[in-house]
Amino acid sequence: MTQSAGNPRTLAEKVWDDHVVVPGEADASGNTNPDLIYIDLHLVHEVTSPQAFDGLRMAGRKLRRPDLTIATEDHNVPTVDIFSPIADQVSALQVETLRKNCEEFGVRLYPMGDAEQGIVHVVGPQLGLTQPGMTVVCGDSHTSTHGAFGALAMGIGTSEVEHVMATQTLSLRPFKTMAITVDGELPPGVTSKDLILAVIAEIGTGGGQGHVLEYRGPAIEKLSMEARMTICNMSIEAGARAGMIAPDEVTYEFLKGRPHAPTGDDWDAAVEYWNSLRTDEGAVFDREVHIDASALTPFVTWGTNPGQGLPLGANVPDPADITDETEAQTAARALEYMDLTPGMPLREVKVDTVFVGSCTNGRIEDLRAVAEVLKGRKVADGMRMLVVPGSMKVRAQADAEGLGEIFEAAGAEWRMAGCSMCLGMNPDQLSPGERCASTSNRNFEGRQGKGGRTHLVSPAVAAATAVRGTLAAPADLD
Ligand SMILES: CC(C)[C@H](C(=O)O)[C@@H](O)C(=O)O
Ligand code: SF4
Repeated sequence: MTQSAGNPRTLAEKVWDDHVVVPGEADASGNTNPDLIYIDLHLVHEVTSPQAFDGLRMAGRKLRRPDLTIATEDHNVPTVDIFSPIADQVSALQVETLRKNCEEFGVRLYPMGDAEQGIVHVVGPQLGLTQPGMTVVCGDSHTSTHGAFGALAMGIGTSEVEHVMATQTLSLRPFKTMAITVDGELPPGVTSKDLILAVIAEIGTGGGQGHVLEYRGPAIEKLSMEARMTICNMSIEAGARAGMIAPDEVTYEFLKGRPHAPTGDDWDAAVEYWNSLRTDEGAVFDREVHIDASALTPFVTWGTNPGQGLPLGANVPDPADITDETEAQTAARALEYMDLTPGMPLREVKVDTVFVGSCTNGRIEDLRAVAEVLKGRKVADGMRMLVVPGSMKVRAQADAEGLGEIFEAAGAEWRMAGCSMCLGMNPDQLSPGERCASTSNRNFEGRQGKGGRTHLVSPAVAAATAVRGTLAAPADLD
């Protein structure tokens, strides 16, 4: 994808070009070899790091740049009591291994119970570690979240994690670029989660394959950093390598004053550079998609992949109406797993569990949206509602704003920070047959627990659903 400097370039191309250590030469048969790219920030969690550390140990290597590496405990963390040892043996071992490795290799770690601990993709931005123009990697697919700052942020595999640990570089093949221009303005009650679910429904779970997506246009410019992170987070669910948004005043406002943000003259110089990263006039994308924000309504998924979504006002689709045979079969299989009848209004789907949290929607703004709906209301009889902050800092802020009290008064469980019910790696899980409205990013079979059924929704829809007991938006409540 690299174009020579001088030509109009996209945001992704500029960040890439500024990080090439060794360009990939074309070989005899004309194939271009990968570029060697410098990595500015390496985020680490307990699930994908053990073999990488083992590899380093076996090769007798040190960590190349411990100062550019940061670790946190998230996936295996029990969110009820974060201050006691983990009961589950597998989880306890994974977390213990991370602690030993970080100690041995000199990596800063935010362990369970620490004031800065949380989901890796919440912690990086919170500390001001994630900055515009950076290359950011982590052994985790939702690393795309950090692209909201105008960073090129990618999920990598465990062998690549080891490579970055050893060299602070990565061999990367060029990728294609896609512009997703969002015109108009999101109507009241419609959030960035609805927007990204609509984008994935439109382009499909494979639609972004091989591409770095750049979200732009008036509707994107109006979004807060939290909302932008929600969008970039789910780029991976469209199959993309990464998602990005050009840095602007909203970005700088969020970053300024954070612990790792530049200060004084360094800040001014950084802003000048960051401003130069915007996609140039006339830069060409490999693909362009246009979305009209003003036409969107709250969106929910009905199936078992994030692309199987519809407006909340729609009915459960009928596979018989789908012309593409494979798609029709996939839909039929999904409806069977989800135990849904074609033609049924989505608003009538009964839900027994609501999960608010994850690296998609576990930030302060998400919790405020939930509290706004829950204030003065109660969750439906028999409803289990978990509200899980993305980090302990988010929890502290929510408590300072009185949100925790609102959740508990409404009958929700107000938890400690972790990945929680986003995936079944800790005690927060669905039982077989349970149906959950979830603010997370994946609705795969068994994702939230074996036999559990997931509907992906925004925080506002999650809260309204908890109150009404069926999929609902705040406007549906009296
Ligand atoms: C456990 C981890 C490797 C995984 C990922 O890569 O995304 C997880 O975070 C997820 O969301 O499924
Ligand atoms: S919150 Fe969910 S999506 Fe995010 S890192 Fe954790 S498991 Fe993955």
